[in-house]
Amino acid sequence: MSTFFGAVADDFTGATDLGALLARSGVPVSLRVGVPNGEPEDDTAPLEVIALKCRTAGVDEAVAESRAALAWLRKAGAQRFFWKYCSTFDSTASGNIGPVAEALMEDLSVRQTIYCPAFPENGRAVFMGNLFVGDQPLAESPMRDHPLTPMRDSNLMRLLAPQVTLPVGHANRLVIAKGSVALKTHLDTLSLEGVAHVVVDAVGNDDLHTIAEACRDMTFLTGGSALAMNLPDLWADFVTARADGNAAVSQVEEGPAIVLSGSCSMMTNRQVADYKAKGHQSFLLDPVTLAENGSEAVIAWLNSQQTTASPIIYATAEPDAVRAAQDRLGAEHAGRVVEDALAACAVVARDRGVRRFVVAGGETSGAVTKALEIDRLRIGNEIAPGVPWCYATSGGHTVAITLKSGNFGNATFFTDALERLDR
Ligand SMILES: Nc1ncnc2c1ncn2[C@@H]1O[C@H](COP(=O)(O)OP(=O)(O)O)[C@@H](O)[C@H]1O
Ligand SMILES: O=C(O)[C@@H](O)C(=O)COP(=O)(O)O
Repeated sequence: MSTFFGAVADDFTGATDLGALLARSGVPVSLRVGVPNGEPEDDTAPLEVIALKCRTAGVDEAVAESRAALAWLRKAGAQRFFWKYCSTFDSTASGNIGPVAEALMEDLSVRQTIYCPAFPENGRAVFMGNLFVGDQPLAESPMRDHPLTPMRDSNLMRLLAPQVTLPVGHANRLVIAKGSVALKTHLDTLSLEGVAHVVVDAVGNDDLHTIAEACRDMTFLTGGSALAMNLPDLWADFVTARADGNAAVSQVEEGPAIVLSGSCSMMTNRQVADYKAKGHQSFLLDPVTLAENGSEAVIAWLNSQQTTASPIIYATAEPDAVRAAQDRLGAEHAGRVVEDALAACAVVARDRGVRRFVVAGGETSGAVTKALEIDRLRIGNEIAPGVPWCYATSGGHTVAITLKSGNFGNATFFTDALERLDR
């Protein structure tokens, strides 16, 4: 099957989110973890997504990995490209959203791209260049206290400008309201003025449709998963393979389950509390203890549990506790010891027969997926918007795994996930 669309995602939850929204079109999607070794083979899908773990990596590393992913996608035959980042525009002050976009633009010889992280089904809207999370501007939302990428400005042009070398512009909601032709004209005008990076407003799904229509012929787009959702339908002339209207794989996967949570988002805090309140055995990881004593205690605890009881291991904590751990260890070290511990637990759990993994947090998902040596994910049905069950091979076993973005799902997500796995 020849590839038409190739996407690079900056984290693993983001990649499965994108995979799920593309799969809604019914066009087959393939999700690869990391840049594949070797040349593309005959098994490529019309829509290919490569998951990287580069959101918080150094700029040089993120750029190099993304370029390698792009090169692989081009070899697979892709003609349209997408850079997927978080619907809350998570990035450090220096990157990596802008630097990766500019590097990929250079490799593809394109003069202009757009930036639209809006995801209305999950309450993310861009209005007059400002990103909203529900009713709150990004910088007043809980993203203000993210452990690794605290977002302290809501204005996307201001966030992007220091990350790029070429001019940043804007297509506001009034332009979008005039329709796709008006947007296209506006983008062309900006391009003549030398504007390479255009933040585009979108409040609802209709806006995203207008944007997709206007930009369907652009070689390279950047944004959240919802921007990409409408593209496969608009490319019907090029993307013909469909799986009876639903590309999501439906698969029976039984066996014990575990919940591993390293996200500290407000929603994940609620999800952990809900799951514990339902009586599941739980182990709270403390970064300072992990830094001093390693993962032995949690692994001993895990080995003492009946895995059939679907236990939860979590480091999820409120902002004050996260800050206290970071003050002691530094943000990066605190994050890493937690990720390492959860990754080690995933391997122990798998070796004890666990076959269903619910993982919360983007960086956490990257660490767990890598430890499980998963190199490809088949996208299954969505549990919540942007959070599908996925199927993979790990250690010679088929496993079901869901990678939940910190902010996605409702309070009962963990039990919803276990109940809604096709069985
Ligand atoms: N109690 C804690 N103190 C400090 N850092 C933590 C704590 N718990 C988790 N972390 C780290 O916070 C980061 C959360 O990021 P991530 O997994 O991407 O979640 P999200 O999807 O909510 O952004 C991870 O690096 C994780 O290891
Ligand atoms: O776009 C989104 O919000 C998600 O797909 C995403 O990238 C999630 O990142 P995390 O919140 O770090 O899991």
